[in-house]
Amino acid sequence: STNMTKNLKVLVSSNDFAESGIKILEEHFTVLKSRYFGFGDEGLNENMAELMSLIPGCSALIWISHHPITKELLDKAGPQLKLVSTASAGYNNCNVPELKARGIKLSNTPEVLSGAVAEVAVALMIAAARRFPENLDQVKRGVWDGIGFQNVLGLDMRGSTIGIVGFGGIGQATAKRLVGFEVGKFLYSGHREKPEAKEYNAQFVPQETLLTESDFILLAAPLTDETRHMINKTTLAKMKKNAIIVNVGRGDLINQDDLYDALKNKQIYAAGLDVSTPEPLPKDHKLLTLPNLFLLPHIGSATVRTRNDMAELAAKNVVNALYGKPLITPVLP
Ligand SMILES: O=C(O)C(=O)CO
Repeated sequence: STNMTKNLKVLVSSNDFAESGIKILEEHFTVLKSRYFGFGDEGLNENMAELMSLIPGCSALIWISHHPITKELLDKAGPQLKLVSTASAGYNNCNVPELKARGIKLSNTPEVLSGAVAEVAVALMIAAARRFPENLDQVKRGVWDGIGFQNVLGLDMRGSTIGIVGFGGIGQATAKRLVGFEVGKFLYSGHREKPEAKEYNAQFVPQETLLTESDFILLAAPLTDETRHMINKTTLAKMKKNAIIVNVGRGDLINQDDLYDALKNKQIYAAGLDVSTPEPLPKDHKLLTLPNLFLLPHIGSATVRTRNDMAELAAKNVVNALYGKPLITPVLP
């Protein structure tokens, strides 16, 4: 009952978590909020120290950061910690083997963010293909070369081959939105064929085929030891000269030095990225000097509705775990 659970402490790793999520937690538990401890590295040491001072004795942790769940942090929390609930689809930073060894549950927030991330995936494809960085620069400088009949021409999505690496929630949501763009065909790669692919006539192909034949390559796969740096010198060399790479997953899916070289030498056409390593990218980073690179600051799921949905789902996973019910979206049940 509520009276009995009120003495259970839940730590939220950010003081700007959506109020709708906090409300669900506060109905049942004592909620502690750490200072903003977000996706980037800013203020990391200071904020980590505060988090470490709040975590002892907590029963659940809502983890919004992309920073790793360390053994040190779990030790500091203590043996009563039952659940790490991420407010993200990705959980590459969560040290799954360590949580598993300690019998701590893990949940994430997939699906609720697929639509929002897919919108950004489509935006990045258009921005890269239609040369938004160069065109925007001309608007700002008052030059407008784009008015010329042959100036700053881009590439069509219409009729193109779109290769989706990782045909999960985000990959499928993107295909669904792209149908109206009259694309030529969809290819996808991953561990197994997906029944949902039939809806889009998407063909399951080996990754090598996808990289060789696609005009747009969308990275929508989780970061794992297998996918880390899957875009590198060798795989870039297989791509078409007009290939456009879009990444809405994690920065480390791409070897950024190799991507820089390929974009600089026009070995491929352009890239549209929502993620990088590190985040934020230093403002004097060489990638930012490229006219054919469009970079957003990891805003895939950053809409009012989606962040509320993520917060509520993360909170409901905590409620279920601490009442001994099954997690709604388990990674480690
Ligand atoms: O959901 C995720 O994995 C993110 O990157 C944050 O939106």
